[in-house]
Amino acid sequence: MSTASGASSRAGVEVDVEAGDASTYDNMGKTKAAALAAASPASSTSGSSQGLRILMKDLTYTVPSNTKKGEVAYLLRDVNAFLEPGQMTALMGPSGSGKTTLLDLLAGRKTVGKTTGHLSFGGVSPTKAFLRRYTGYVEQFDTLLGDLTVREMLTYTAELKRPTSEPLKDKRHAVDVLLQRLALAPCGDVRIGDPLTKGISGGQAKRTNIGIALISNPRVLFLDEPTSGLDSYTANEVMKVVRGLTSDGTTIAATIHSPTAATFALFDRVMLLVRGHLVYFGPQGLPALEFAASEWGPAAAGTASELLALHRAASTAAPLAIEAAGTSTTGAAGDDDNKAKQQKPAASSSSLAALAFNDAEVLVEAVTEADHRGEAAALAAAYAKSRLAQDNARQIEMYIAESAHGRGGLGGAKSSGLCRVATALGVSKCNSSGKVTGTSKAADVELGAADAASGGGEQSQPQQLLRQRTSSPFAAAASSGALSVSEQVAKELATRSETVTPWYWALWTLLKYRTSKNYCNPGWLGPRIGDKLLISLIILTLYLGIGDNFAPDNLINIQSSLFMWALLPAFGAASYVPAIVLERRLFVRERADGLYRVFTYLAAKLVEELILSVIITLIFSSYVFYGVQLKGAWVVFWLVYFIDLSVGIVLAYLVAALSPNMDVANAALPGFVVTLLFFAGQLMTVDSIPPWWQWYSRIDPLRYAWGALMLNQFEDNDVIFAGDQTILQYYGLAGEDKWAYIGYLSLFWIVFAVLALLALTYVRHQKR
Ligand SMILES: Nc1ncnc2c1ncn2[C@@H]1O[C@H](COP(=O)(O)OP(=O)(O)OP(=O)(O)O)[C@@H](O)[C@H]1O
Repeated sequence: MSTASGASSRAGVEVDVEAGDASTYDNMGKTKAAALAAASPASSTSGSSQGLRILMKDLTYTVPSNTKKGEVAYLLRDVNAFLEPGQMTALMGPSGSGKTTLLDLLAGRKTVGKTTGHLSFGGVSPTKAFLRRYTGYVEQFDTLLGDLTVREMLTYTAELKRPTSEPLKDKRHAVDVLLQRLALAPCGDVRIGDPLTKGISGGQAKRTNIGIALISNPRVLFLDEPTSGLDSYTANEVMKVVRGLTSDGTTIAATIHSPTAATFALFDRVMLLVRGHLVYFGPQGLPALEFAASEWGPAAAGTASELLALHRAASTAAPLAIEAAGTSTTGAAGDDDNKAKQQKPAASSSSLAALAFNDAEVLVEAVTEADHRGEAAALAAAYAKSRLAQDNARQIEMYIAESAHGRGGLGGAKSSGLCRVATALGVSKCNSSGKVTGTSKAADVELGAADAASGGGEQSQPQQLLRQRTSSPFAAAASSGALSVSEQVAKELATRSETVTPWYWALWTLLKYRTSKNYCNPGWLGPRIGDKLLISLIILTLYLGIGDNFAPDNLINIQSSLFMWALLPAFGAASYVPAIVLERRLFVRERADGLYRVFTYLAAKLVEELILSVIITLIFSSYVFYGVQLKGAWVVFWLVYFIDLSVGIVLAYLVAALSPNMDVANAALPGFVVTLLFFAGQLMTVDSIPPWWQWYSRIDPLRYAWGALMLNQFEDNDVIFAGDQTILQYYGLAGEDKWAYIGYLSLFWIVFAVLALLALTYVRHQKR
């Protein structure tokens, strides 16, 4: 295990504060860079990634206000920032400041609202397909499959998110590496569980979610509160794993509330938001505090100034602290602040105070207090006027110009796109004709950018520090990045396919991991089999042996037994609703991650249900048909039951997809089924239904299911039933064709399945 980055970087901070000039920032940069390098695991899960520069210029996001009718609420205002490949940026601010909103916007996960301004990935406006396939997003809440073990969950995701050409054993190896890195190996084979059946712990679930995002080795990684619910040691360990990805150039942005000092030290930059305003974008740590104290104005910077003074006072014992901290640099990588303190009994209380100083807390506290005083806009204005903001703005302009340059004056569209992407990535150079001529270090690009921006003149201190810190781990990766890597990126940016794997692969994977578990799960099987078993046994025993008795007083019994048989699947459809409603969060997340298409998901669900339905309908229809001694063909009796059940399943999916929650679905489905009873032709004959309701009778699937069963039973035994009418005449079925009825019934399956597909695709219950 490597060095305790938090402790050693604290020492570096103290020296810088004491010295208080530009070189101290450089020292700090070096110290921190060394700590980061030490803290970073060697590489990502497999192979090398290549990050993309994300540019935001005047990025503004509005939604219809839920407090003032008819007005819009500005959730983000004129955000100007950039996320560099190989760097980790913290999105911070008080609760409700817009951190998650910004993360969602960058990751293309906003479903409502209006966005204006510039947002590009690698110089290109990102498509949904690109964001799904090549970025990772760790949500705040857990979206896991409770029946799978941690290892299975990661392998399942690997099979859906990594190329099909990669052998399964390599995917398994990548999963093993991740399990080790995320300290999940001890619980790798533990079932994840759900709120009712305890499985892994909350912290393990959080790490599994992070593993899911990491398994595809994404170019860009977004994390929403990745450390919430974790103890400080685990939080730091997890963030070190995440930090390790920057060595491959991955671009990382994470919202984070209250990181420990050690965790905060792992970040390169901070974006501080208050009420949707950007109030600071620059290096993390002391430079941010110095900025706050000097630029936010006396009132707004009150907290920061006070705490900065406190920090300076605490730093008077800096040399002692450094000495003490130096002894800890050989400690374990996971040492948190407490451990660091325990290892320094000789340090004075003031040096301990300095070591415990948490820049992140101070910053957030300062802006929260300012926000409470109603000074959010004042902070934003102060930042906008600052040298740092102007440096940042120039840098953004320069990056945008670089992208445009890459696009201009090129011979062919392909080389144009390639050059544009390669330039924007900061890994390649283009000649005047727009051809990619070679590779350059990201650091070179950034230094060049800064020089160009300032005309080679002076820069703000935070900007200078950034030059020191510029993606050193990534620079190595970038310098070795061949042209082919950029070609690959250009291809990815142009992708139109929203999934990595083809539909048949995804279908097979869903069946392999999910269906195999469901088929062994009594909680899943019970509701699907139990009601049909019970009612089929009741029909069997209640109508035992009456099916071949065509005496007038028995005909009513036969037709009602057939009606109940046709009705059973419609009521039983309720058991298929939870499969869609309760899984919605997981489905939305997996879709947003580009794991499969809606069609594939629905197809997998249907295959899973239909295989089981074939088996149970064969069994139940056999003993009912022969036990009741019905007439006609058994195969028709079974086929009608099977198709009827299948219609019930897709109807349940449609209702579930349209319902925002279980309560609505539970009310809607039985309500709809009851309306079908009235118009099926059994409670009231079809001829008696008033003309204004005839249309509904024609689109009632029950009418065709029961009609086909009646025709099968009576077409060769159409005996007198009422007056001089035969039973088929009485019910308006004389002369009808049972196969046509089976065909109509099948049409309902097709219509409901298509409507369910459309509803799953376009009806959004999760608005964000
Ligand atoms: N329709 C709306 N009208 C007005 N305000 C809204 C609307 N939708 C969201 N908001 C506000 O936008 C803000 C942004 O929320 P967001 O979840 O991005 O904040 P956050 O910084 O991530 O908070 P937390 O740290 O608590 O997760 C919140 O203050 C929320 O109340």
